[in-house]
Amino acid sequence: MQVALVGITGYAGMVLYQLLQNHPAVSGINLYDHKLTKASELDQVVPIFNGNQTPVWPYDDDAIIKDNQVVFFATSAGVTAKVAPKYLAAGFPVIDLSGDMRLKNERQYLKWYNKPAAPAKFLRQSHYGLADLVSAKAQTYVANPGCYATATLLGLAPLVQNNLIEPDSIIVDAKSGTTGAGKTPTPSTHFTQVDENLQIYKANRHQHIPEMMQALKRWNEQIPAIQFMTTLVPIRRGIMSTIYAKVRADITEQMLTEAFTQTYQDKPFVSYTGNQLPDIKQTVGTNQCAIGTVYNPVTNTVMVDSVIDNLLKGAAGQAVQNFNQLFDFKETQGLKLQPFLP
Ligand SMILES: NC(=O)C1=CN([C@@H]2O[C@H](COP(=O)(O)OP(=O)(O)OC[C@H]3O[C@@H](n4cnc5c(N)ncnc54)[C@H](OP(=O)(O)O)[C@@H]3O)[C@@H](O)[C@H]2O)C=CC1
Ligand SMILES: CC(=O)N[C@@H](CCC(=O)OP(=O)(O)O)C(=O)O
Repeated sequence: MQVALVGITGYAGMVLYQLLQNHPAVSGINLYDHKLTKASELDQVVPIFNGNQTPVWPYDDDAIIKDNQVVFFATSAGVTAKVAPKYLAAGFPVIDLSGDMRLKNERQYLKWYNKPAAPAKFLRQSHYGLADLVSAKAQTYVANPGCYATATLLGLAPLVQNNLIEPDSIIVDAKSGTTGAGKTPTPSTHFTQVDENLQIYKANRHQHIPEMMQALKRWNEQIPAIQFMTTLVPIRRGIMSTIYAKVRADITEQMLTEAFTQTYQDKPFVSYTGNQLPDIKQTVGTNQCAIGTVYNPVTNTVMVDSVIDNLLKGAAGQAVQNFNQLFDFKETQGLKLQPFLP
């Protein structure tokens, strides 16, 4: 299959390119970049791909649709809100790693991303591809979930779908490495500021809050809100989402663990580790989400520890998982990855 990739100069795009190069169903990859006016060689555009002279083409929707069977967008917010209607109108398959087509409500997108949304008619047609819980098979436009949203929703799903917790008691303390912020340095991602430091950011205004609420409400309409906080930690890759919730009066610890076991027993990319709490390094380099839980009878609180690699399960890995589902390939194809060691 011939695939297109837009965003090769970004972190998620680079990692996605590496995955697609090793995917058995991918026969060719056309790379496109919006800044080019004529074709260039990859190692001229992204020097880290030293010696790779694959052409990178100027961005052109018509050429993408004519010369490929699917396109991956690993682009900044605001790009696909503009171009998605063209692909949807043509019925051309898209896997979009950005947040542009995740929210169904135009006003919510404007509020949380501070950019104009795609028209509601097109937002309604996109599929929210939380790949471990819903299949993208035969969809046209897949909105790949956000990195924090992936770790947090996979950690919450067994509790919320089975109505095991008090709906208004969810508190999430999520931590991310710096690659989550993309390649463009800012004062808070500068080495001097990140190293030996922890920084809480976007307090109560993180753009994944509406995305998570949209999914949680679908699972259980009683969830009124979540308290969600994000911290930048001095690592390159990885997210740990630490989730707390009050357990409902009639629910036992065994019922909690059974819900996690049942939800994830057939899922190749989610490992439920029970009381063995996973750390970030277990998943970095892989498409896995590892989830552990601990129940505290004193406070009647369950703590869920959900970890992922933000660039794989949180972006490029889940995009390939969605690609496999979309075209009915084996779900694990191209994703048999080992954690980075030591
Ligand atoms: N990093 C992560 O862990 C995750 C990222 N995401 C999302 O995936 C997307 C990519 O993230 P990431 O790789 O980190 O971001 P980067 O900032 O590292 O890269 C952004 C990419 O978008 C391209 N781009 C910017 N503006 C345009 C435009 N107008 N038209 C076409 N391409 C454009 C850039 O090209 P150029 O360099 O030429 O400007 C670059 O290739 C973002 O939407 C991000 O929110 C989602 C989950 C996790
Ligand atoms: C560390 C860091 O800054 N992480 C980014 C990750 C968000 C992201 O990439 O998601 P979208 O696709 O929804 O923009 C953030 O918190 O905004």
